[in-house]
Amino acid sequence: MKSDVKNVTIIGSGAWGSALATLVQTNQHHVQIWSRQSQLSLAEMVSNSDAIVSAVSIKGVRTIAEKLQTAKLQPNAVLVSATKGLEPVTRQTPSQIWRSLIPDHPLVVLSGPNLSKEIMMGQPAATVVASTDASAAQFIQNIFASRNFRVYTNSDPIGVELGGTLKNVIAIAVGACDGLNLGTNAKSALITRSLIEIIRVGVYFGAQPETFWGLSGLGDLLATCNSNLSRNYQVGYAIAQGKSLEEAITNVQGTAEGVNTANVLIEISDREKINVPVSRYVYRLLQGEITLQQAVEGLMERDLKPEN
Ligand SMILES: NC(=O)c1ccc[n+]([C@@H]2O[C@H](COP(=O)([O-])OP(=O)(O)OC[C@H]3O[C@@H](n4cnc5c(N)ncnc54)[C@H](OP(=O)(O)O)[C@@H]3O)[C@@H](O)[C@H]2O)c1
Ligand SMILES: O=P(O)(O)OC[C@H](O)CO
Repeated sequence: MKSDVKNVTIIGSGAWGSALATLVQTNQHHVQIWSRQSQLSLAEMVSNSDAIVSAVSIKGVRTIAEKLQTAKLQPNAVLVSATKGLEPVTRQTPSQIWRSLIPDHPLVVLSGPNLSKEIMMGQPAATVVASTDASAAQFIQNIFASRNFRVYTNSDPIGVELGGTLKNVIAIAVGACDGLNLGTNAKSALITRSLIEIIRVGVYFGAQPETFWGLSGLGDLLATCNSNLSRNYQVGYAIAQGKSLEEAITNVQGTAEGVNTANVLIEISDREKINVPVSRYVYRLLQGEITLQQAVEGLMERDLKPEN
């Protein structure tokens, strides 16, 4: 084995965990995937890992982090969070959960416009690895970067994480907009105005506004709102086709985090008085409080105001 070969454990054998494992393998690192079906315990699997990448959906993050809390890790092992979601009840982001449970290891957030099916097909893509520990971010950059996967570092992990998380709610709105054939002007307005509300929430969490203009913000918003590979977009599109939320979720392959994120986001924005009109209409639609037609009318008929 070459001396620069790293041992990487990916936690989660879903679509994203599998794609990330393929990227690590491309660079000839030693990679293993842990899932809840694995024979080895998580503690056994991570004992020799230089990097531990969590790619589970938000509902699994705390359980996994608690398992790792009691495991013996390599002293310099770097944790990577690749989940895009918000935890109900605590309203924490995945990196906040990791930081609170395992404070002694460097933590990197990996997020960007990364539809896993395209990555699995070897199509070019870019992503961001963000940490307050620059050397940890560079370490993870080198593990993942390859000819088809360009990796940028960033020092605003919460901003990078929230760009990926909050765009899922907007992708539901845009999927519905496309499902209703409302046109390119409507879609463009929806995406652009949504970015403003994502930034408002980001600033509340302590993120830097400019982070949202980058790959993990605008970049991921554009990818997710323009692709029917996105599960969140598919949910919105299906609702516009007359499907119930339950039917829409059942027909999607894998996790559409935006449904849960909308609930948590509205709790936060109610409490903190953050104006998030598009996300609020998505929430009300998913709750069955309004029809899609009422959501469109409601968004268009709000009080007139300056753009900024
Ligand atoms: N797919 C993408 O294109 C993509 C890209 C970037 C980010 N993401 C994000 O990555 C996360 C996973 O997405 P995915 O596409 O891989 O979803 P997925 O295909 O539906 O897989 C779900 C993953 O979450 C894990 N999981 C679910 N419930 C769990 C629980 N209660 N305890 C522990 N683990 C649990 C599963 O673990 P097991 O393997 O043990 O079953 C599986 O690895 C999401 O936050 C998503 O937003 C996805
Ligand atoms: O399939 P989605 O909607 O979860 O989106 C996947 C990724 O987050 C796109 O970057």
